[in-house]
Amino acid sequence: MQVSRYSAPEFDPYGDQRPVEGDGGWHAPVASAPLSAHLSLPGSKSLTNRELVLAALADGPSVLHAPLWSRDSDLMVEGLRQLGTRFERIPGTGGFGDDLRVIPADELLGSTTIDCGLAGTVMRFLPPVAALALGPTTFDGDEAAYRRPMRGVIDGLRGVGVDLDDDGRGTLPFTVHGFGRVEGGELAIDASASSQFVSGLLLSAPRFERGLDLTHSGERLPSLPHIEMTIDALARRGVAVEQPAVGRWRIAPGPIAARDVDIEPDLSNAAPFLVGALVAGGSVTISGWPADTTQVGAQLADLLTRFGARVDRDADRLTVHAPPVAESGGRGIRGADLDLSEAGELVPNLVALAAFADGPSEFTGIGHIRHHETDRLAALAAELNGLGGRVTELEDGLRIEPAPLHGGEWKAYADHRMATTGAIVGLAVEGVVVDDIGSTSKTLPQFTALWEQMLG
Ligand SMILES: O=C(O)C1=C[C@@H](OP(=O)(O)O)[C@@H](O)[C@H](O)C1
Ligand SMILES: C=C(OP(=O)(O)O)C(=O)O
Repeated sequence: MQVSRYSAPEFDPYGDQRPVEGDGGWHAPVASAPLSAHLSLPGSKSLTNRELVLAALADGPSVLHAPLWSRDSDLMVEGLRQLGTRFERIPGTGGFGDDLRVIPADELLGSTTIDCGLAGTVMRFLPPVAALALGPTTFDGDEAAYRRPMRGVIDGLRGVGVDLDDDGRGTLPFTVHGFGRVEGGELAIDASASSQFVSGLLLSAPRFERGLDLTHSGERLPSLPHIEMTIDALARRGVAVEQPAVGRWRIAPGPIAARDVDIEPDLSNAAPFLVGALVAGGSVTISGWPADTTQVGAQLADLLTRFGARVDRDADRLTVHAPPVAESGGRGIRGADLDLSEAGELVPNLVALAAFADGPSEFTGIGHIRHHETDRLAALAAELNGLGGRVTELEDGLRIEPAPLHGGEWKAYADHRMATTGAIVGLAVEGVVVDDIGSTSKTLPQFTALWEQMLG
């Protein structure tokens, strides 16, 4: 059995909500009645980890209200702390742990090794920060992290004058030799494997001596909303990002403003619960849904409609209702053909939904999710087909044909979204056992507690 490596460095924000792990795996509960759940969710991983980096590079202290406390955010805090950033926990208002005051270092210092775990945001956002520090910083991570592409970061930093040691494979581990300054200037990188290459460079770019004029040289650029999120977070701290052409971003050197910021709930982590409403029947309401956001999870409102859901908004609540039961007695979920290149992180949970539709679905534009926590296209096909499903891998996507499913082991591959996908399947199929539900601590340590709350 594969169990994700995790020990919180100095915090224990989870209390008794730590996810259940054990040799026997987690027996996914079956929904015995239609759902009628109201839930609140912890903060967004993508917003928390951007704001942590920007706060650490800012011109004064910032407070993050209702940040995410999870493995990925702990790793980001710990990495920034090792470079000299100071953190103070202050009593929280969000219901999921403390708020956090971030006090930038007078001078960033390297001579350390940073553990990136399996966090894409840590491995792609922190090397440019380490380049601004004085002294060498080695970046390492989980075994699975060695398979995640880092070429855009390695070549990108070299291209703006940073000295870096690596073994030529274009992955972790590697060492950034920081000299306390980065020249910056014009740079072209291929970000078709991950938008995080672009986001990571943009976040530190205002501190580069010549700023940054960055061009994406590859054919495709995935996860555009995440780049928009980076640009928006910079703008709110007084940094203008010019976009003179598609795939080109320009940032002038200058200060990053200190700022107190409210972190929105993680809308991508709303996906398993909202999809759960369609699979189990009934409805699920998420409160704290922002009216205006850069989070890609906001697309769930439209995406789930494509599968037949009815979606209501009432003030800050979003409710997803299952479609009416079909004449055949089926769930009434429709199949959908979707280009999900913008929303790769939603794919695993949507594949579970498509498996219960009354017709086939095809998801395309998602070749890059082979480089997420695991090869998600291969993992989704293997796990669903292992339970009797009919999923075919395409070069850049998946075709999902509904088929009767049976129980069995569901492997998470240390991937939080594979784990939650197994939980969704288990809502409707007796005997699904997720081998590593603890992997949900990557972004949602409260997953099992919230899942039980959803089931009433
Ligand atoms: O910048 C971010 O916060 C993220 C960007 C996306 O990465 P990719 O562009 O590698 O898909 C997304 O899938 C990931 O979950 C979070
Ligand atoms: C791809 C994901 O994570 P990461 O930030 O590690 O890339 C994800 O959360 O789906």
